[in-house]
Amino acid sequence: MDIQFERVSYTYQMNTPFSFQALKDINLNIRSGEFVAFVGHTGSGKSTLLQHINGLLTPTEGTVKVGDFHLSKERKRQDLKKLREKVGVVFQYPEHQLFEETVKRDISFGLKNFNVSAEEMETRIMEALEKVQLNPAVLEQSPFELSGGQMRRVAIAGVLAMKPEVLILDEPTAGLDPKGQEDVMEMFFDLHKAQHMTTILVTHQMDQALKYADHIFVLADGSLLMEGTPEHIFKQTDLLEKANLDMPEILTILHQLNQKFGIDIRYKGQSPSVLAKEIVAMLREKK
Ligand SMILES: Nc1ncnc2c1ncn2[C@@H]1O[C@H](COP(=O)(O)OP(=O)(O)OP(=O)(O)O)[C@@H](O)[C@H]1O
Repeated sequence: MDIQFERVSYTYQMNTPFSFQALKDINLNIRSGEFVAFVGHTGSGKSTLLQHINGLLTPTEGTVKVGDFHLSKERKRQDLKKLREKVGVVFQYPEHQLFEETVKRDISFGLKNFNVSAEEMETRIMEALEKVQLNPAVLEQSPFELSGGQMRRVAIAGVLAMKPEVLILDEPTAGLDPKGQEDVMEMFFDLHKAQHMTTILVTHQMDQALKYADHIFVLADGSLLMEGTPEHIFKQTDLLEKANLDMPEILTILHQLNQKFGIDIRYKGQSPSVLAKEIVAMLREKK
């Protein structure tokens, strides 16, 4: 399913003294099967934008097209169940949404809203468990007996069990240690490769965007500041500055990359575009 935003704006609490325009005239395209990343400083509108893709929010201006679904203020009242079945969202700290007595019941919770036979349900649960690399022995355990990392995998399994065509990941590695972050990102990347699932990652970590995404969108104050391949984004350092990613931050990223991926690029006064090329080449090699 291709995704298009056509002149999309969104204002919270429209027509009240508290109204706030969180998205401003956004135009973008995400092609079916792509891995894209949204980066931007806090409050730039990333979460607001994501919530338009599964119809949690409807644009106050413009149209969001997700496959055959067209969402606009003129078409507010439509059945979004089919859309939500196709667009899975892993929210921030998804483990906070676990509440059932057993892992199995938690994974199957979302499926119960969709007409899935008991047999199909079992198959989907086992497949989802395998995708998140959890042992079937956990199925009858309470999710609250598991580690934080395992709980997150259970929550993710619940989303994958729906077999979404589009997977939205809102800061999926928040709060995990560096090893846990890498494991989770590699898991999503493998799933993306194996199933050609459109994957939309929201992250504060530019290194993740650079490593995994085919295409990066940079948001600033509700507007799309720039977009392009990782190579392209890294060359636009003047624009990156506006997105609060300036040279010191690029150097911080470099440091993180050195530490996390053993990428050894030293800053020796090379220009940002040379630096960018070196970083991207190294990341590609590792991928
Ligand atoms: N319910 C709401 N009512 C009014 N304003 C809101 C509401 N939700 C978000 N906002 C505002 O909209 C802007 C964009 O918020 P959003 O959560 O989309 O940003 P974000 O880029 O996802 O931030 P973060 O990285 O911190 O999650 C922010 O200024 C925020 O304060």
